[in-house]
Amino acid sequence: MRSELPTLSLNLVRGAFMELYLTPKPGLVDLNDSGSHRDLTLHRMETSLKIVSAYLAEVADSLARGEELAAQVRLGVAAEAAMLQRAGTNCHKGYIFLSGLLLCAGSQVARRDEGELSAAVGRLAKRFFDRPHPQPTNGSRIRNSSEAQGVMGEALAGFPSLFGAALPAFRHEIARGGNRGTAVYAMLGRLMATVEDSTSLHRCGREGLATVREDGRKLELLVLQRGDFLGFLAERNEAYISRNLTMGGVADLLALSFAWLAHTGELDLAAS
Ligand SMILES: CC(C)(COP(=O)(O)OP(=O)(O)OC[C@H]1O[C@@H](n2cnc3c(N)ncnc32)[C@H](O[C@H]2O[C@H](COP(=O)(O)OP(=O)(O)OP(=O)(O)O)[C@@H](O)[C@H]2O)[C@@H]1O)[C@@H](O)C(=O)NCCC(=O)NCCS
Ligand SMILES: Nc1ncnc2[nH]cnc12
Repeated sequence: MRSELPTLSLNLVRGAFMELYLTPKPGLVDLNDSGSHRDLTLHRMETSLKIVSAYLAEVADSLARGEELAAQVRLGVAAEAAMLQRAGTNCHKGYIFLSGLLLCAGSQVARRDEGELSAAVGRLAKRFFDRPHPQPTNGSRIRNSSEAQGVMGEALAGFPSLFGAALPAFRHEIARGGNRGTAVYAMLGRLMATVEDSTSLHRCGREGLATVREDGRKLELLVLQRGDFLGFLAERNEAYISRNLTMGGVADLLALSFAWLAHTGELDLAAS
């Protein structure tokens, strides 16, 4: 897939914008409000995405030069620091990692094969997490208490939430006669129902994660039955704000899913 990496890096930026603008999304920043993120605004997240965009172009260049994983990790660390300094937020910390890892994995597989790509993600993640890491982070605290493996578990397993949950949910909804509008929410529902989101756990403990999962299952059912799923999500947004609940991991994985579907052409096909 080496020749596709510059295009993939652009699609990874596109995916993050699509995630940001998808409205409503309970607890998350969207076009209506900042959800449970009092420190964030739409504008601040857009500023952060400029940094993500420059970073992904640099990672693609670094891979084209044949540089080692250590070089791409340095770019990720620098992008995290730039985001904090220039946008005053860590809102795309997870996405900097996930999107960078997918690009790196793309450089290791000969063709666009999701099984091979997933295996390459897992191998790279093993090398990445074999090195010492900054501690403590919210995610490491959750990992140490054995509540969930968060982003680390997701990466080591080769992005099961992308390849085994979100993409099949989108494709199944299209195959049964749905459209891009319904398939996107089927995908969000599946992610909410399945992701081990360490940000939900960090903010609201096990009960918070259980709420997100239950809402994901309800969303999937509403999409299936063509109920008022947008009304449901708007109502849940108010409930999440009242509890300070959010789902940053789900947001990042949704962005990654948008990006991959844009890259394969399925997103545009589903809109036609
Ligand atoms: C390896 C690192 C990414 C560090 O990971 P770690 O787990 O140690 O640290 P976290 O601080 O928890 O960051 C991980 C972020 O990943 C997202 N996430 C959570 N669960 C999952 C999941 N199951 N699957 C995938 N992704 C997941 C999540 O990101 C989103 O939430 C962020 C906001 O969360 P938080 O910081 O906790 O913020 P608040 O709730 O506001 O907390 P407080 O202010 O109250 O404290 C937001 O960023 C979303 O994107 C997790 O936050 C990394 O440190 C690393 O090494 N990076 C540099 C290397 C790199 O990126 N290289 C790339 C090239 S390979
Ligand atoms: N839309 C969003 N709101 C809050 N945090 C996020 N992290 C990634 N996307 C996000």
